[in-house]
Amino acid sequence: MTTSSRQLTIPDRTSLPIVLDAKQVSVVIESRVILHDVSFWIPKGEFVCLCGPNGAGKSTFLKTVLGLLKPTSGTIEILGKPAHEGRHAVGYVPQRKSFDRDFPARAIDLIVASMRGTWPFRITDQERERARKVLRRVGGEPLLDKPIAGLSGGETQRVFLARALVNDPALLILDEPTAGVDVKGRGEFLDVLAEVSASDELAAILVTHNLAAIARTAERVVYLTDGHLTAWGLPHELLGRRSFEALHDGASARALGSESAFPDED
Ligand SMILES: Nc1ncnc2c1ncn2[C@@H]1O[C@H](COP(=O)(O)OP(=O)(O)OP(=O)(O)O)[C@@H](O)[C@H]1O
Repeated sequence: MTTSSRQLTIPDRTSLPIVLDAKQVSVVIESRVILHDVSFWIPKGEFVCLCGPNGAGKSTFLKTVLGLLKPTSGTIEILGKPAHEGRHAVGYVPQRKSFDRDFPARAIDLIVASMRGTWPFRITDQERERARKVLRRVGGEPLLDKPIAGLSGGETQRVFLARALVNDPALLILDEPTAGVDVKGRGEFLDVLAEVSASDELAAILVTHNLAAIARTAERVVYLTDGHLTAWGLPHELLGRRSFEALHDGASARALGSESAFPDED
């Protein structure tokens, strides 16, 4: 472990392979600087919560990791390759609101489409088994043949998580996956994310404002303010040890319902 200039604990670069390496990433859109010189890295197996007020640049950063947006300066590498070449190593869970819930597909169709890279008109027994296995991993096996249109928010996000995991990514990206999901579904989805976080293989970036999500999943927190990285350290260093410990072993319903973990947010 090493410490940053603000005495927060950042990960060692030498003991584990680096899955995501962002070096001085700046993004300028229409002459406006959206990200300023953002640098941090994620070693294998580490679960990072990316936090910050609305408009801080979190989604913009995710877009650069997904190769959808090119940094104006700086670089993003995934397993040592430029982001657009490392895309196959990334699984992505979008915000629930970004998905058309009337889309006429079953859970299995979405998962097999992700496996193949094309829409499946016929599904083999082998593909069905692989889809079932990944849904089981996220506690969603009974959803296999259900139409997406009829699923609850929490169920939909399980299917999307299964879809993101099916190709065994090295890096999982989740953009506010529990926003718009009811308190029960949110709690259940956090149980699954806490298991993902416990994996030593999978690195992850979870964008969230939710205190319970941070307390239960984060091994490290990166905080952006107005496009600048303003803090990067262990969860208790950013949240305060007492509130972190109070939440860690059993997030209260109030915390699950809370949208913001930090005092400067809504
Ligand atoms: N394509 C774009 N054109 C112009 N401005 C943009 C574009 N994309 C993002 N921005 C601006 O960049 C800033 C950062 O946006 P971004 O969506 O990355 O923030 P965020 O931290 O994800 O916010 P939120 O928590 O509200 O989702 C905002 O002020 C936004 O209006």
